[in-house]
Amino acid sequence: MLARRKDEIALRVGRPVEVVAVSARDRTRNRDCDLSGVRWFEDAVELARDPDIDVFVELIGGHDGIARDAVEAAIASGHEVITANKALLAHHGVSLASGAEANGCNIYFEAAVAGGIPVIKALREALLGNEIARVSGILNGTCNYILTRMHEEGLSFDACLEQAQLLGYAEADPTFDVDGFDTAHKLSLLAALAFGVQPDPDAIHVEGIRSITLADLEAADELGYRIKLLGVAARAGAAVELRVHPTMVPKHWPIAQVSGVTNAVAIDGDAVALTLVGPGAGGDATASAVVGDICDIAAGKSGTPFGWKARDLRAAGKAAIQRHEGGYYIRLAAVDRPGTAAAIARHMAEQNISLESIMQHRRGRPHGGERAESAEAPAPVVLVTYATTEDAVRRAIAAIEIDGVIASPPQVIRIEKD
Ligand SMILES: NC(=O)C1=CN([C@@H]2O[C@H](COP(=O)(O)OP(=O)(O)OC[C@H]3O[C@@H](n4cnc5c(N)ncnc54)[C@H](OP(=O)(O)O)[C@@H]3O)[C@@H](O)[C@H]2O)C=CC1
Ligand SMILES: N[C@@H](CCO)C(=O)O
Repeated sequence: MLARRKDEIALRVGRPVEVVAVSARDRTRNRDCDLSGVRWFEDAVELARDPDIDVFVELIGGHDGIARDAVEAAIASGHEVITANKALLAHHGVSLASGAEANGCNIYFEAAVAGGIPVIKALREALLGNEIARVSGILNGTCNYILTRMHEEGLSFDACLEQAQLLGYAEADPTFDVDGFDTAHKLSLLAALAFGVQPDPDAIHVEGIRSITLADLEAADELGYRIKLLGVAARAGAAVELRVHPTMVPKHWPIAQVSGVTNAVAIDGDAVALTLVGPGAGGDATASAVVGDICDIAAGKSGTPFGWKARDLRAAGKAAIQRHEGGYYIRLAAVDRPGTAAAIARHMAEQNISLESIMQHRRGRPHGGERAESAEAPAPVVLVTYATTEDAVRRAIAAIEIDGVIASPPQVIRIEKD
């Protein structure tokens, strides 16, 4: 991209941008670009310290090890830093930002959140006049790709994940994607920009998509919803509620229609509410964001990494998911014997949970596809509740489990409604 757009970039930012040095693991690998005349470094830390560079771009990954060492070395040398590494910033953002301020440089990380969507710039600059109430969205391309292909093509979770890896969407360790941690890392950065809280993955309630089955995707469809892995950061009095989990969203909501590797970030400000949609992962999306940051630096822009001085960022505090209020989808494998339905209904009523709908299918149909082998096999029952609390749902389920009327742990998915 830098080579292709060389002349126009130089014209627009006021000076040429040149790649002068590079480091990777394998010097012999074909990089599909001309690196003749570019200095090669075996050691990325040495490159980061090189006095002849202005900007160090870290695209290695990992919150510790070589990526962290190299970024710290670049900052200590007073170099501007660009990174796509949300894990690094989520874990060490405050200390790296303090170091950058002390050394008169900055850290840019547009590629770290939502790939090609310029959401960092939007929150750090364009929306500064707004008081933000909530930032939420689909922040992981791999998960959205998996959920979309499972739903639309009935493919298995494993097959979809393998494809996402082949396409270059997934993290080196894809558990970060599917278990929700990558979304949490990104959410912690958005929360820092929007609310002035320190990036802290431990302050976020995190659930991933591993437990979502074709049965859930089909049931959601029948009920008028789509299942998405959402990250939500919302002002809650003086605190900020931070959570990542699979969520059922009404089919007619724009976010429900965001499919494949596409990401979407909804920002609710007091002056404007908007949703940014775009490619969330992959080479082009990431390059677009990185080159945008390079151009900002070349054009002489400055500022602080999170749009606040590092010392002004306050602790986020741990989200209390038990206090979450909303509708719930609960799928139970109900044991086929008299009294099961009554027991389930009683435990729900004891917790003041009102049911909006109850859906029961013939055993093994249609959710899961397979037919049951015996009359005693559990029957899938899907309950949809009106607004209630997480606490109440957990208590009702615990009582149902103690009664022995379900054959396996229930599936619980939070619902966002109009
Ligand atoms: N994949 C995506 O769509 C996106 C990824 N990111 C982030 O970008 C970062 C990289 O991800 P991704 O490109 O997928 O990962 P890859 O594993 O594909 O690439 C990692 C790169 O780092 C190089 N590298 C690894 N170890 C070293 C080392 N010790 N010294 C120098 N170079 C090294 C590798 O070299 P070599 O090529 O020789 O193996 C490779 O070029 C991560 O932080 C990720 O979260 C952000 C947005 C999107
Ligand atoms: N693994 C990440 C890359 C982009 O940050 C994703 O799938 O969204």
